[in-house]
Amino acid sequence: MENAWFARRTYRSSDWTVERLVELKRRRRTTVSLVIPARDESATVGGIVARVREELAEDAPLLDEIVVMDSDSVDDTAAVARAAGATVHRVADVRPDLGHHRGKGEAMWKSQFVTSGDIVAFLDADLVEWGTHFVSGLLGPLLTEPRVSLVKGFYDRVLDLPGSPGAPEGDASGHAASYEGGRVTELVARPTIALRWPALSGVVQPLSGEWAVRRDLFSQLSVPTGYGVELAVLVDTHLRRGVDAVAQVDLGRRAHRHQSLRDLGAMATELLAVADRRSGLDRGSDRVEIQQFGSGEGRGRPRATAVSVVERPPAAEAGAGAAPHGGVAGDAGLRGGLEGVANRC
Ligand SMILES: O=c1ccn([C@@H]2O[C@H](COP(=O)(O)OP(=O)(O)O[C@H]3O[C@H](CO)[C@@H](O)[C@H](O)[C@H]3O)[C@@H](O)[C@H]2O)c(=O)[nH]1
Ligand SMILES: O=C(O)[C@H](O)COP(=O)(O)O
Repeated sequence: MENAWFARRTYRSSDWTVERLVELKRRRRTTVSLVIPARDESATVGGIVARVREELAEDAPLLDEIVVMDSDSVDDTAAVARAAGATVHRVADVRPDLGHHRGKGEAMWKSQFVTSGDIVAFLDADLVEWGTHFVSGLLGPLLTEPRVSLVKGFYDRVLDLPGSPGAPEGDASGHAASYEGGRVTELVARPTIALRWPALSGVVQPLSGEWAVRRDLFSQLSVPTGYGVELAVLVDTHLRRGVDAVAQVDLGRRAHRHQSLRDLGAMATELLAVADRRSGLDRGSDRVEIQQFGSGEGRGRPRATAVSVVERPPAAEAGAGAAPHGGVAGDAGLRGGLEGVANRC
């Protein structure tokens, strides 16, 4: 069945040049913050920050700040990101009065208190195949369509695990990757959307970590502290502003570091908790215990994993600091970001 939303709201990153985006941004007096949540990403975060800084802040003034949210890293993520030109905040140090939770969603939620752009764009820190159009490409619909509030990136998802099937191409060593990536997307997110919110079934990558949102919307949303953040923001945007508030942009092909199947089981649990809550099925608990089982020597041995399904209330309700151009955001946000970029020029 043809999806009318898909036809109306699907774009390609090549629909806008960076120069055109800079002009649109200037005319609309819009500011843009890039936020990169990162936990133990010292291997990749430096290269990612350096490239976006060079191409989207120095060569073209598209980003007003580049902020890395250091999410309880135990490696050199913060130092590497700072050296590459980002403003770095330790998530636990941002608004300590609000407490601290572990997780990606917590890093994104707290980023609202230390940034000030009218548009907030997110980029994962573990990318190994990507381009700066993963950021610039998200901005076109937001700068041209007033009704659009959330833009999701989509791409072919590479699964680069030993022995993965259906290889589209191999490297010189004979090692081959396939387009079978996005296992939680295919097995949990897409079926859940089809069952509960079919209006969103034209979204190609509902869990993509590359997305951009208007601050005035994001600050009104509850935000799961873990991996449920993408599904929650997508569904809540649809429920609050209608499906045409969502757009998507083709970004080509993406490869990232994969998590183990058992870790993805925890992620899947977080997504199902998000879906339950938005379907009136809240269990009233912020913790779910899943049983997973060993294999080989440990076959059948149960291992309980506690999965946190905490959600943060809308940042707009969190008091001083949530305002886009005041409090903590004004002090450590835009200005800090520009200094971070300028210091390296
Ligand atoms: O506690 C955490 C965990 C992860 N991250 C960062 O979040 C990004 C994505 O995390 P990752 O573990 O690589 O997630 P994926 O397995 O890639 O999960 C996919 O699916 C998730 C669930 O929707 C999305 O949040 C991800 O962006 C998307 O890439 C990376 O920069 C991480 O460093 C944090 O900041 N804090
Ligand atoms: O988006 C997803 O479905 C998860 O991040 C898993 O992705 P992967 O199967 O490519 O590791």
